[in-house]
Amino acid sequence: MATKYTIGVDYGTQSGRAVLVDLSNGREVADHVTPYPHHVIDECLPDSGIKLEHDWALQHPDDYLEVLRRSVPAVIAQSGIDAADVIGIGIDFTACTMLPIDEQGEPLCFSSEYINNPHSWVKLWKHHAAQPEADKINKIAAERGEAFLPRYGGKISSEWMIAKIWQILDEAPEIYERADMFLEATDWVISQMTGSIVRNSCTAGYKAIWHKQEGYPDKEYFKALDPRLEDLTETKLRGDVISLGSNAGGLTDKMAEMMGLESGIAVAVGNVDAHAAVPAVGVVTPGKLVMAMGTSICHMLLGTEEKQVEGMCGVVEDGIIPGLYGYEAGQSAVGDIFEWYVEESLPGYVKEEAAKEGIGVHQWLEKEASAFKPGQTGLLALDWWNGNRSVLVDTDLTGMIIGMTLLTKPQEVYRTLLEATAFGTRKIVDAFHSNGVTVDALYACGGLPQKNRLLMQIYADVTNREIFVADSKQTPALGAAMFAAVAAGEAAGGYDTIIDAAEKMARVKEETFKPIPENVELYDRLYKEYSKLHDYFGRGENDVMKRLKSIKKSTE
Ligand SMILES: Nc1ncnc2c1ncn2[C@@H]1O[C@H](COP(=O)(O)OP(=O)(O)O)[C@@H](O)[C@H]1O
Ligand SMILES: O=C(CO)[C@@H](O)[C@@H](O)COP(=O)(O)O
Repeated sequence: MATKYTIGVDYGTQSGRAVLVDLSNGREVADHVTPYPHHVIDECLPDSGIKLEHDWALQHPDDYLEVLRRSVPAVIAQSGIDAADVIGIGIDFTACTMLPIDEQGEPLCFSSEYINNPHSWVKLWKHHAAQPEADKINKIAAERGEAFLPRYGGKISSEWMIAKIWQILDEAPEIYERADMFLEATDWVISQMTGSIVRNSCTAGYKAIWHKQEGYPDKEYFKALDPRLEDLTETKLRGDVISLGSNAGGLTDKMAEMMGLESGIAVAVGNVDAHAAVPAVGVVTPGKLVMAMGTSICHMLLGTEEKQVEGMCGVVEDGIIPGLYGYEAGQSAVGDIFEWYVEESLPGYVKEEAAKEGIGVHQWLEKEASAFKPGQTGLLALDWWNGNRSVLVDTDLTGMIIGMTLLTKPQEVYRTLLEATAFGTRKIVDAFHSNGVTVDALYACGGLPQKNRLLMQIYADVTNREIFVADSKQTPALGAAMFAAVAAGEAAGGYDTIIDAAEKMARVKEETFKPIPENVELYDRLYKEYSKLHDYFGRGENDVMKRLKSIKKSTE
């Protein structure tokens, strides 16, 4: 049989990227990025200029189709392959990124009647204006002793589906009423490709409080939130929830023509970016923690049982790999902390030194910071520059560095910040491991592992675990392409399971980062100190960070 291919499309925050993948070995044959024409809409609506409030973040649904219009034909052209050899397409998306649609599946923001109402647009994952609703969701769930709460580490986020829907109901009841359904954008794009709507088990589970056995929370809970929400799950959240890797339907003639593909090819059910990356680094069994490392870190882990772990974002059966429980946790700032330091706090002489040596500032700092042994800087930091999204789940916490002297150098501060984020990851590793969800090895993908070797060695030393690094430029997109191969099935030239696909298509680099025993020992001592500070400032013994915030607020 001629070589077969699938296409994975990774929908990020700023752009979408299509990758054409060879199914025999997972080789990424061609890729193409389409920046979203309307960008992230966080100040005012396009055309009308209607102003958005603080903490809003919207997107334009047509930007997602634009990615298909431009990037899919581009990868076919670039690769020179015959489009007839593409047997499937899959996508992964940011989440919860959601929108209201009408009975025809059209986004409400496409209609002239609603275009000027910001609530008719796509709410992006980082739309944070539904916090008052999220607070009530959590308070009422805790009061009622709702069984779902521990599955989400004790807190439902304002980024997720129910908070966003409730904000629409609170602030734009006419949009709530008019919406036939609320849908994850990943499911909407799939519905555009197939002509029918199905929901995927990943976003339903992690973002919409759906459980494979128990379904959504019961009507009484929704009624307690707001009587108008009582029937939400059987009306506007209705629809089958389908396991990852399922075929959501064949590609319609219209979409096939638009993208230059054959009609009828398999379209995999929607997926989430970090989750799709897991099989793409070959992880299809428990014990291996996958870290998508960039501006922040998403931690993904598989287990055979549903366990409760402090601060996790969620545990969902079939949420990552069908047949297993998928666990997700995260750190809300990692690369962003290093960027803050470089952009906002670095003396000019470092930039000059780096320029003289013809290297980037990060590279200079990494080189200089590598000269220190663990503990040699005398510094320690708490990595809460963007709050804490791991075991403490508290956005009001802030960062700190202790141990500064008149001799402290920028490279020492930089190293301390790298270490602080590694300690943050160790908290997550320990929380899982001590609750019976074993972590034996780490797998890293995303931009950071390619950029900073010192960072990766520190993570190996601090967690005392070997780290395998993805050998793929576009790990989530490769994962989406692998799920497309499963949706197509072996008979069509794909694979019958994601495990088979991972065996043939997933890759990690040969070189790994192994813990260095003497560093492990030193970091154990530093981690004890980190943990003391973590609990002292994070668990209520000293709420100075919150008091400072409130004093600051009182001065505004
Ligand atoms: N050499 C480096 N060492 C550490 N961090 C870096 C380095 N270069 C860039 N960064 C940080 O990496 C982050 C970008 O990571 P990347 O994975 O490319 O992006 P994203 O999370 O948006 O996908 C930024 O926060 C940036 O500050
Ligand atoms: O929340 C999730 C996954 O659960 C992500 O989609 C969201 O944080 C966006 O991540 P990226 O900015 O695309 O790395």
